[in-house]
Amino acid sequence: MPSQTYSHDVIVIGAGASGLTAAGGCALFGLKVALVEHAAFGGECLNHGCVPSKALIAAAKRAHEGKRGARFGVSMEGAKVDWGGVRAHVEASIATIAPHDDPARFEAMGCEIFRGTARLTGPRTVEVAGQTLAAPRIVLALGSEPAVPPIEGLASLPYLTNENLFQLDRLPSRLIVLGGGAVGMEMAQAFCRLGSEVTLVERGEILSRDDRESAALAKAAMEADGVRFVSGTAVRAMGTAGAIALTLDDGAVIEGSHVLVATGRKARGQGMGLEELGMTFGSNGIAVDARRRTSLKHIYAIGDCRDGPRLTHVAGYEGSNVALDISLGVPTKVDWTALPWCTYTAPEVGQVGLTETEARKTYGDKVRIVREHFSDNDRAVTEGAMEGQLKLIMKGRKLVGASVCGEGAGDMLLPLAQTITGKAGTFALGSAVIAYPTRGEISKAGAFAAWEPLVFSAPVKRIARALAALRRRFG
Ligand SMILES: Cc1cc2nc3c(=O)[nH]c(=O)nc-3n(C[C@H](O)[C@H](O)[C@H](O)COP(=O)(O)OP(=O)(O)OC[C@H]3O[C@@H](n4cnc5c(N)ncnc54)[C@H](O)[C@@H]3O)c2cc1C
Ligand SMILES: NC(=O)c1ccc[n+]([C@@H]2O[C@H](COP(=O)([O-])OP(=O)(O)OC[C@H]3O[C@@H](n4cnc5c(N)ncnc54)[C@H](O)[C@@H]3O)[C@@H](O)[C@H]2O)c1
Repeated sequence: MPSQTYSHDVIVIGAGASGLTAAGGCALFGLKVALVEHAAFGGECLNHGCVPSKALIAAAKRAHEGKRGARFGVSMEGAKVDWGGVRAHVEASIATIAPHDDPARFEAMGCEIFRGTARLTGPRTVEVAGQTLAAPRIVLALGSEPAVPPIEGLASLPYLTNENLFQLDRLPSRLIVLGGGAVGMEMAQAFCRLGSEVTLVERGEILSRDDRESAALAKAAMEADGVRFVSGTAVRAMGTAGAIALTLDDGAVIEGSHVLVATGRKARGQGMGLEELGMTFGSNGIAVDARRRTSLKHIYAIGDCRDGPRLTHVAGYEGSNVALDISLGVPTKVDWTALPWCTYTAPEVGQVGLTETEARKTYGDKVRIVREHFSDNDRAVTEGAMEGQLKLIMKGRKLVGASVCGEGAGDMLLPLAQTITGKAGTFALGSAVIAYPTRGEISKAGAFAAWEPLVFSAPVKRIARALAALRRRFG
């Protein structure tokens, strides 16, 4: 296509975490960017995902404290949950963060915004609201939607997903949560703490991508809160609004007033002209290479719509990678060596790099595990939050992964990620001077434990004894 027929340098479709980062980055580098969105700016994370769910979890934490009775000499007697107030907090959190993702901010950066549903009409042309845009590079940042399993009768029931959960007009009295991934676990505990009777149904393992010891600790804490866990696959749903019965594959029947379907995500990208262009799809999303290029190399796919990890920080990382790739021609590949994620249950379940199981598959007997317990950390003791552990997964003294379960686990991941990538070493982490009392000391102690046998080894002791002997003799 001759250059004068291009309306833009790049067209970005989707204004969620991935698309906003890609579009903003390209615009800041001076490219002429078209940004297309047919719903609310901010996408899933801001409107139906991370932000409302974390706001709900914060309200649930307060409710839980209230219910626990007197602790540390302080009683919160008479604490009450007002669902209207909880929703107001959720909405205020979204509204406070929304300016960050506001169309005006991206216009100010230099993006031209188009409202409507985009469709590819050719390898370099996009149609939106009756207009045809053309660019030599296109970025698909389309996101994903709830994957609803084929459960007989479910479609005729008013079931919940993350897309309508945060608009409920009252707290569900008996909530069935289908799926024990991050969404199911976080929401099951939050609603239980807010006062719903909650049953979580999982067909396989809860938090299946996480360390088994961490997942077991989180499950035990949730059971202590009152969440009931049931193993099985839902096969049939019956009832009406407010009275729902799910039948599992073993015949068990679970009853509730509401059902939340949290059984994973389905990547978007169907029916917008990609198949007609011959684009290749993976098992759940557009197939991409390490630079996030699709089978049509001038079209990139980033964030939830491509096959791969689905997290906001991953969406942002891929958005900035393709902005560099497109704007400066720097081939920027993704690197998952120190990919972190955290599930915000109480206790939180954080992971970075390899789990023990993955490390053993790669490194076999060379894997060494160091555990540090939160109960040995003074800050955790003074705050009465002693459940949890840090598990460092090492090959020799090189950190290859870390699993943390405990209060503030997510905030502990940064130095561990830097240590895995080699930007710091376990010795640097283990010998750092850090503020007391903080949970950072747990990571420091774990990293130092890797060096302890060497630091206090026989040769080093011999040096110390020789020095002591000299000192006794000569002063
Ligand atoms: C309940 C919940 C909680 C979560 N919590 C966390 C968390 O704590 N931490 C974390 O890291 N991740 C979390 N996630 C995951 C995170 O929300 C997603 O990984 C992230 O938002 C994906 O961003 P994205 O840009 O790929 O997609 P999206 O944010 O979905 O953006 C895609 C955009 O594209 C638009 N679009 C699609 N097709 C078209 C079209 N044809 N034309 C025009 N526009 C189009 C959509 O309207 C949408 O706005 C959570 C997810 C859920 C469901
Ligand atoms: N804190 C976070 O970072 C966070 C929070 C929420 C969501 N997310 C992201 O959002 C995405 C979606 O999360 P999710 O929890 O919906 O998906 P998921 O894939 O993590 O978990 C879905 C679970 O549902 C189970 N399941 C599927 N069908 C079932 C059936 N018929 N009966 C019983 N169980 C069934 C699966 O075995 C699986 O364990 C994930 O990619 C996750 O990374 C992240």
